[in-house]
Amino acid sequence: MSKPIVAIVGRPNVGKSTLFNLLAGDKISIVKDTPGVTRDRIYAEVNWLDKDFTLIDTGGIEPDSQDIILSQMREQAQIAIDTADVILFITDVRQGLVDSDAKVADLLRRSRKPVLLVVNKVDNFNKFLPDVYEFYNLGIGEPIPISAASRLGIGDMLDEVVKHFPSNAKEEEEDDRPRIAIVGKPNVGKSSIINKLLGEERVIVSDIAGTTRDAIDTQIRHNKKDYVFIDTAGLRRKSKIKEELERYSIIRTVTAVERADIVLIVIDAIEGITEQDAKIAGIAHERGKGIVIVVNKWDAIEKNNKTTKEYEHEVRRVLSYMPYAQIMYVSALTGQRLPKLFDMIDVVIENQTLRIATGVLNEIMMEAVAMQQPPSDKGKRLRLYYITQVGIKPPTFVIFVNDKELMHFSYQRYLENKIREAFGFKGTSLKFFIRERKEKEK
Ligand SMILES: Nc1nc2c(ncn2[C@@H]2O[C@H](COP(=O)(O)OP(=O)(O)OP(=O)(O)O)[C@@H](O)[C@H]2O)c(=O)[nH]1
Ligand SMILES: Nc1nc2c(ncn2[C@@H]2O[C@H](COP(=O)(O)OP(=O)(O)OP(=O)(O)O)[C@@H](O)[C@H]2O)c(=O)[nH]1
Repeated sequence: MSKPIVAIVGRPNVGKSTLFNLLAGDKISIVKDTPGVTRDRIYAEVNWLDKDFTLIDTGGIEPDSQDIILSQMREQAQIAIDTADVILFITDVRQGLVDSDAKVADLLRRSRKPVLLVVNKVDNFNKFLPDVYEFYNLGIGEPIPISAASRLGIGDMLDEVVKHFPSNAKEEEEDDRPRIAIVGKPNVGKSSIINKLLGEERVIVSDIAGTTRDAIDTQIRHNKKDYVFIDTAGLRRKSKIKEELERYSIIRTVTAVERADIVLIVIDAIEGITEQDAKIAGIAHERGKGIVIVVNKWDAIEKNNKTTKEYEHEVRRVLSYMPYAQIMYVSALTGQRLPKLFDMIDVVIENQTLRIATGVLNEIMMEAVAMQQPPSDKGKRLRLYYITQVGIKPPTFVIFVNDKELMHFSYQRYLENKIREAFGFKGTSLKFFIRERKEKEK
């Protein structure tokens, strides 16, 4: 099930970053060992009670002049409206109500998205409460007083946030159409691919069951089966600031990927793979989605019998953290190999939802252990007792061991490779949890 998205909007200096960092804790999104992947605090996974959500900071306003601030705030608000399930509109009790707050509030109100009016810097509830009431004048509901710096009112605010999450679990389960996000840098050919796949049959559905977002999803029927494509193309913002554009493109990618089962990462064959591609791919990898790397514009490059091999080598090098990803070479212009995308999507979906019986898994693990001794430290050797699959999308396993500390990354990767040798799992990452179990329980 896709996680709800909560976006933070507000004027400079009201405390957005402080709140973001507080909520994100140490769970700021960073793909480890992935050069070039974003270390900016743009999005983070947050958990409150039993609910998980993705928090987005639409932020980054340079406070040079009032005009610019207002236009950038509008921009931020629009991004939030486009992508979020719940919007946190942050104001500042010390600065009080200002004109741009009112204008942005109008924009948010018209969007009919759930908006929570948060009044920050209420470091002393008794002292500042009368000032908080002033914010009723914005006409977007009851102000929620918090202090991000002193961690006051945060729990009540989060209770309010999760109340507004769409209760779509049931509908989503009933909708078994594969959902495919097409992501990639500007101009790599995302729209062209969708248009070519659509061909004659143009069915656009804007109201996909189970989502509250008004993003346009496209349904395509192929071999009597329906697929839903989530498009991030053409939604570019006009901002002239490079960082702004990049932030927006990351937010679009995160929100599209969040809703998808499979992600098609489109790369421009003419340009070759770049760090920006790696950044985008990292988002899909982190979230454990099924992945197909689609090298587009294959028609436009000169080829000899080594070209594919060289290309694959380079893609694998830059995206070394996702060796499981499938690669396809296509042309949206000529349509070359595009129909095969559907077969590939089917295979990856199957692998994402594959369940392996516990008995078979344990046989594989024991065999692997017999072939290569587990690591040891200070005379104590890692012992592996038991493995079982606990989830799908991505396939998730729990391994019970005597001592977690002894499980090295390299040994875990060795086990993963053995599992892949046996079952394939092409196109999907695998997730492992290592748990300790007392020896005598064995
Ligand atoms: N008194 C008080 N100060 C706060 C609180 N939260 C944040 N601040 C201060 O307000 C200032 C701005 O906070 P930031 O979190 O950087 O604000 P921002 O909205 O992210 O600002 P921009 O990056 O300019 O958009 C900092 O000096 C914070 O220490 C609070 O709850 N109480
Ligand atoms: N030669 C060649 N050109 C292509 C192919 N696919 C797309 N193009 C061209 O690449 C350019 C960008 O294509 P789009 O489909 O608009 O790219 P996009 O990724 O949707 O771009 P944004 O909307 O900016 O994100 C257009 O000029 C296309 O004609 C292809 O397979 N071969």
